[in-house]
Amino acid sequence: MSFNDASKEWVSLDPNPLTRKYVEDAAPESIEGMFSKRIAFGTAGLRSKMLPGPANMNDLVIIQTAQGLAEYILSMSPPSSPTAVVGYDHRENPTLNLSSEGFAKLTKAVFDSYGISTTLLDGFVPTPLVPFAVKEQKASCGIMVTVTADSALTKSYLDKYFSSIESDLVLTTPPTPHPSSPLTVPTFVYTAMHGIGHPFTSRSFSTFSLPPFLPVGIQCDPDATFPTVSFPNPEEKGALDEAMRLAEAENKDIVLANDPDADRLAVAERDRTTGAWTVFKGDQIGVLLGHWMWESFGRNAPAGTKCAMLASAVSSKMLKAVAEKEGFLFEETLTGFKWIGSRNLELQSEGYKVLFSYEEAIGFCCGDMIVDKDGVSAAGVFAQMATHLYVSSGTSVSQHLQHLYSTYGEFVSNNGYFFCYDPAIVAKIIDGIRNGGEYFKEVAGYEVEGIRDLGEPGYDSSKPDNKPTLPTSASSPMITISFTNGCVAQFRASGTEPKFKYYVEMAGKPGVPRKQVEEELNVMVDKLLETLLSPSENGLTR
Ligand SMILES: O=P(O)(O)OC[C@H]1O[C@@H](O)[C@H](O)[C@@H](O)[C@@H]1O
Repeated sequence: MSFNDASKEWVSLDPNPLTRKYVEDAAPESIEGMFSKRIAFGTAGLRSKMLPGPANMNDLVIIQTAQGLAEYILSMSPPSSPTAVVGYDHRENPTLNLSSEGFAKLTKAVFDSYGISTTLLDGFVPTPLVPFAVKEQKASCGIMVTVTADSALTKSYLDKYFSSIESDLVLTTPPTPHPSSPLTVPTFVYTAMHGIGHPFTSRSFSTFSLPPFLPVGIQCDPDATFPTVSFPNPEEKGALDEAMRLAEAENKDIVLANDPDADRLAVAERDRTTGAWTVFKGDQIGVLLGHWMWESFGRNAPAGTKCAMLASAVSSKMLKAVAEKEGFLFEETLTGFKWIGSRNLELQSEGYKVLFSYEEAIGFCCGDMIVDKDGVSAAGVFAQMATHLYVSSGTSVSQHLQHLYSTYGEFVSNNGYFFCYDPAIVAKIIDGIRNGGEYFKEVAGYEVEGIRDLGEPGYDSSKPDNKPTLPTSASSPMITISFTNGCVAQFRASGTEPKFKYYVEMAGKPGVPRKQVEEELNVMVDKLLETLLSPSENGLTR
């Protein structure tokens, strides 16, 4: 369909007078991009700007999506019983009268018209409350439109959610003070990053019987303009600055940060002697929490308990090394909790106790009370772990991490991304790495041990039939190259943003100091990126 026809059809269907007028008044060349493609379900849902057109988030896209989803649910569920839960956060574009709340209400209206009985959680809620309510209600589906909950319904789910955290994740025995422990109880600063996390993570702390944290006041309340951060993602450089400044001024040990819808968690720790900060990477938080869940709930589980942990394929393989040494099942899945959560449910139905799952993009799921990432419970578990480490072992979290490295291996990762706005360039790079199906035997002088290509038709040199076990996809391919020196390099386009991502990890050899592994890896990453991605030729920008 031509742009003209597409935009006319859009205007005839769009119920929102402001987005209709936007399209009618705009110069065609300024809005053509909004009609160039249809928004698709990526790694973690539908994600785009709140603007008109099928490529963006707006009332018409929400109505159409809800219709499609409703038809799918009806095709899957017995006709008499389908139910759904819908939650929303504080984001909005007031100029166009578009908001998370409005999208949530439209979704409910569409579902109701299909006879799907839909619970709309009142008030801003953290994303993890939606999967929790889905499980409680045995609903067919949950939808979160991604912040203070005060209505009686929402309140009852919150009460049950925090009781589940208490029964599943809170250790009842307090830490036993180390005889010569130099460290006292750690203290915390918390930021909600202008999102909805504050009341919930505060309650998580009290559920774990922890003393209250010090909140970053200016970032505590929901504010859809995110005034004090350049990008409201705790992984981005500078996002924790405000919290770290407060911790320094008030002499606190650890910064905890939720992302705005509180399903993810970032952590930084300040050395009590030097004042130097360690900002933990997602993989480091993952292995710390995974190991803690094993020590707290796995190691002494009743005889016969089959324990398991999961991580996305692009996450560190250190948790796998922990699993191999400690004797529990570890499996990897594709990126995103849609994959991790589904595998979690399958493992539960096979009789496994899934103690922990995570993805390097700071998404953590402690226990199996929900099968989705949860920054609220993860913040409580992390703070409880830190308290036990400081008090019982006399070690900081950073020191404990060094101990884990010396026990399970010096895993060093170097992950990053380039902005890449043209899908044709992504396809060209992936084709180049594939080398016409004649995969490289060496890259930039490093000998290749094996290749896994999760594009179509799929290839895995480590399998006798060369068929990968993870699902393949033509539209979101991922290539993994394992090198004989212990390095694993993975390449894929982001499923949420215009980025080409790389994830490179080196499993250090015994006796080789961590610093040396880091230096060798940095050199290798530069060479691999230059050879396989040709950044300047392909116009890739950092
Ligand atoms: O690598 P992608 O596809 O951009 O996704 C990265 C992550 O993006 C985060 O924003 C999502 O919450 C995660 O679930 C997701 O894995």
